[in-house]
Amino acid sequence: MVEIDPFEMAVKQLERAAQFMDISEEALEFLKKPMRIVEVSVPIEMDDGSVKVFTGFRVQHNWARGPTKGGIRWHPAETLSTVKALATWMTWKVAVVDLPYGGGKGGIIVDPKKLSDREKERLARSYIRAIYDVISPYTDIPAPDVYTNPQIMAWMMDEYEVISRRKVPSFGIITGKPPGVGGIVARMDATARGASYTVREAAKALGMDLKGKTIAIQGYGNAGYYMAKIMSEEYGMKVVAVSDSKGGIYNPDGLNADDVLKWKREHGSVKDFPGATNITNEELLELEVDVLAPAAIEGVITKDNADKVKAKIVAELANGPTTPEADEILHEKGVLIIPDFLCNAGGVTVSYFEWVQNITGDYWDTETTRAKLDKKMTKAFWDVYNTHKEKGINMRDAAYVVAVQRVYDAMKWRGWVKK
Ligand SMILES: NC(=O)C1=CN([C@@H]2O[C@H](COP(=O)(O)OP(=O)(O)OC[C@H]3O[C@@H](n4cnc5c(N)ncnc54)[C@H](OP(=O)(O)O)[C@@H]3O)[C@@H](O)[C@H]2O)C=CC1
Ligand SMILES: O=C(O)CCC(=O)C(=O)O
Repeated sequence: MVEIDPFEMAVKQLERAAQFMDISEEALEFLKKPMRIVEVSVPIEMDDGSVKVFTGFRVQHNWARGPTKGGIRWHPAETLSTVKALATWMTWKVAVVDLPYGGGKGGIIVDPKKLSDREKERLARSYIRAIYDVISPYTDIPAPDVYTNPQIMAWMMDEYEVISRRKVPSFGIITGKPPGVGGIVARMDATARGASYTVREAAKALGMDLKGKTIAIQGYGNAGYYMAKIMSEEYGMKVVAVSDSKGGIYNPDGLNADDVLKWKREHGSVKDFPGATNITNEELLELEVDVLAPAAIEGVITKDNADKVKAKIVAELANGPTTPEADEILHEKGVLIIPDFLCNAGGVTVSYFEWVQNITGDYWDTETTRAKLDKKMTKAFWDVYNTHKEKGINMRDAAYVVAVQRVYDAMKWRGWVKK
């Protein structure tokens, strides 16, 4: 699905945005490379008594603005290039919402659907033992991402405590934990909720009333399911299509988010949901809808299908769903893209709130957390949108200009680059 290597794509996006900024060549070269790349062997005992060794990564792209932060993915198609790209995008993500963090990401090449719960726990613990020396509540703070979840975060946090022999502030080693072991209730739907605020603001910018408008969502995991639920229940939008790795479903009269989730849990996929027509993931992207929300994997909107996208707003909940060639095509068609590292920054923003609570011991209620998230996301949206209008550049370039400038300034203050 991905047309170009993900890390090449991340570098290409940076180089392109640099044309619209006054940034030195030395700073640009610095930003094109992660500051630290760790590759580890992650051995575990399988339930049948055999030992399997998985390959894991942790990449810390840039820590000029603070400790690195970013999720851990467990995916059979994980590559070092993907993790490097995702760590780079994290640097821009935390900068665009102005969090005191740098960007990082981790991954293990594994198909978690083939592991038992006991094997998953051993894998989580073994990975923490392998990367222990490069993480801490004050240097690099992981979190969930594709195919990892609060339970896995809890095992990882527990292993960290076992090794460090400390209770405080070990909660702050990882975010996205279950509530009750230092987690924050508002993290579960934070990525989608943050995205919903950016869609709300984008609709304002376009003079569009979201009520009754249609949305198609690719991916029905954490980001996709909550996006369906929030946009239908809180904004009155009609969710006409959703999908997962096995395929998608379409119903022009709208789908109920919870009924689809129940069906997926019982049948292993959204496919064959009663009353809906099965469609492919490719068809979903080309539907006649007002908002399209890719919320699964990278590289799905390419030069081959961008021209067929009919949505007025593309809300990128997934990281890297649109290739640079597709970007230009969408921009020329007048589609308003809410770029990934802006659109999906709600997850890491609430992770930041969780970490602040863990290291200060001051815990807030859900309403307070959501109000703070709304403020952060709304400001970030308008910082980017206004840059897009003022400079006459597309939304992705504008998001880069805002974020890269903040990281560049921090690098200059630290004396890492002279100009
Ligand atoms: N969760 C978070 O806080 C954040 C997530 N993101 C990004 O959002 C995206 C989704 O993450 P998240 O929801 O957490 O992940 P989950 O693991 O919860 O869900 C992933 C979803 O994507 C589907 N999927 C996997 N491969 C494909 C494919 N080839 N085609 C279509 N669908 C596919 C999965 O299908 P199936 O159910 O069949 O396995 C699943 O429904 C990722 O790009 C992630 O990096 C970004 C910021 C924060
Ligand atoms: O919650 C976090 O710290 C990071 C989430 C993440 O990996 C992402 O935003 O892509």
